[in-house]
Amino acid sequence: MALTVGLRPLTRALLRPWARVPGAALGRPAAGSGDGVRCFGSPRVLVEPDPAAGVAVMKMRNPPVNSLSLEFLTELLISLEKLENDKTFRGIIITSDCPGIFSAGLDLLEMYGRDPAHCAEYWKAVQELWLRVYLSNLVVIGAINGISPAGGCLLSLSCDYRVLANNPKYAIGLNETLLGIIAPFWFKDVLVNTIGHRAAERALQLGFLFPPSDALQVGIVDQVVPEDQVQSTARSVMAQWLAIPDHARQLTKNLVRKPTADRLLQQRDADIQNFVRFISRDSIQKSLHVYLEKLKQKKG
Ligand SMILES: CCCCCCCCC/C=C/C(=O)SCCNC(=O)CCNC(=O)[C@H](O)C(C)(C)COP(=O)(O)OP(=O)(O)OC[C@H]1O[C@@H](n2cnc3c(N)ncnc32)[C@H](O)[C@@H]1OP(=O)(O)O
Repeated sequence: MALTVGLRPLTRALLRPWARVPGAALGRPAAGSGDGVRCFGSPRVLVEPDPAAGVAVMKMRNPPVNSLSLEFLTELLISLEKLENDKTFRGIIITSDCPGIFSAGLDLLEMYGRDPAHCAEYWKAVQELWLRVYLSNLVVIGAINGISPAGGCLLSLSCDYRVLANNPKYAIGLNETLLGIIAPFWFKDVLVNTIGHRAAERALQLGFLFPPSDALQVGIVDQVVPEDQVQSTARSVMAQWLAIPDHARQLTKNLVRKPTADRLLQQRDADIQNFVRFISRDSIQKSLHVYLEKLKQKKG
């Protein structure tokens, strides 16, 4: 899939040969690679390759909460494209480098007080990340080591398999209604595909954030394990998925997922326009303002 996001100077800058991350510049070998294989990535995305296993661990590190800003989305897209184009890799594990937080979802500051052109560019990048992860030829496993609301949940749902750390704080779900906004149809589709229609209609309307035990029960994650076993479990699961011949698995994945992705692909521009119209409404901007204030007050 070609990278189609219209992210002008930012993308061009990021497409320069991969910036070595500070740890790697100091010669820090990738975890699990005794042969000194180096980490690489970009400022917000640390990639730890394990070429022998054909696996790369992609760590999100956009502190404090891994909110999916335009820059962060761009870096994630570039990392994914790079890994997809490198025949060394057959699978990736997506996880977080921010303690206790997988991803706080879409960056509210990209949607609040912004002009329509910015909102359109942002939404295009959100669509693009979803399509790329959801339709990836690689096996994508989510090692969910923190809370994962809204866009963070969408990212998790787009993986082929989800392992969640067993910590009651690590809730996961599409909580958009709690913010006074709505989950777009393609967020909804992915949730319905995962947990079924009835469970999804309740979860979406009530903005449920499922703690691990409930998340497992409803099927929004596939496995819940002690926090210190999330990465090793993701690795074991990956080995199981990689035991299947790539072409058969990829064609099957496409067969199952393409109809859902096509619903967006057939109306991407209209979806962007709907988003911009919706998010620009005074009432929605007001809801976002109230929610952001609540987040601030929680601190003080
Ligand atoms: C028709 C078409 C229809 C289309 C209709 C539109 C569709 C939109 C779909 C939207 C999808 C989404 O993902 S919307 C995003 C949903 N996300 C959320 O609700 C999560 C909100 N955040 C939280 O609950 C918490 O921050 C949480 C993640 C648990 C971490 O709590 P902590 O106590 O550790 O940290 P906090 O102090 O709260 O946060 C640290 C700082 O990060 C900021 N922050 C937190 N989450 C943020 C976020 N998502 N975006 C930006 N900034 C965020 C806080 O304001 C703080 O900023 P400072 O005070 O400056 O330090």
